[in-house]
Amino acid sequence: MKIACIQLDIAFGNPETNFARVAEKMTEAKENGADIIVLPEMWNTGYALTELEALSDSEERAKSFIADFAKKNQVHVVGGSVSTHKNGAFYNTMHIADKNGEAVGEYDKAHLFGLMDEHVYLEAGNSLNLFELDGVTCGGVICYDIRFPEWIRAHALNGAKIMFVPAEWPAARIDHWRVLLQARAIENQCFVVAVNRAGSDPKNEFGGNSMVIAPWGEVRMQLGMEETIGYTEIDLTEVDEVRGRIPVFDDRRETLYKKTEKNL
Ligand SMILES: NC(=O)CCC(=O)C(=O)O
Repeated sequence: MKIACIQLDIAFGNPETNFARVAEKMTEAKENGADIIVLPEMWNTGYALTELEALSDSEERAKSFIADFAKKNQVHVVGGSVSTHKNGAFYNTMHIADKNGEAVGEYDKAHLFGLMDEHVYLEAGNSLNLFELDGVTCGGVICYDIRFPEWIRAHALNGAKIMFVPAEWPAARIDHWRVLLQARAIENQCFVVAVNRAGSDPKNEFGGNSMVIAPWGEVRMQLGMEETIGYTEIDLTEVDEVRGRIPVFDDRRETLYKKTEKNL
């Protein structure tokens, strides 16, 4: 499986430019042999949160755009996330289409990031994000979600062998990004494919450093800060091999992990 990570420099508050640039970059990734294309977080608008009424995706444009591209090019697309307007609220939403153009997943970011005002403008989602690509169970979470190990664990316990993580993670905390992603891969014995954006917006400089990490924790791909596309091949048999080597999932003691008055 060849994975293409599109580390895009997102145009702030400019969906037209961003749709055109994503189309161009996905075409390049397909021409370079990608089986799965992964986009960053909020790629349609960036964090133009005060302009969501006018700019966010209210008619599933991104969902159709991703599915159409996937079908036409016979490639799976993990569509990062876009700002959406649905059911009377705004969300940070991931769309996933398989290579037949089927919409196989839709996820609203579950943990809203206060430092970037998400809690002021967005509603949180409440559901896991599990989907299948070529018969492989995958999971997808968004950016700040990686600070909640139990959330990624919930996906792994439900069979995820690859976790996709689109992000807009600032350069100021890029050390946290690298360490958290590597920990999530090691503790869940799964591949982590994390795609951050490049460039800056009025409030933040973003850190790039998109990464692909193997189930044993090795960093198989790591980009710099600039806009680019990174490619890696992954072999899913590594997941079972690592899970066999140290049987973390069998050794869990679920009953010990609940907070109780007595143990405080
Ligand atoms: N877009 C985000 O969720 C950013 C999360 C972040 O920067 C963090 O430190 O966590």
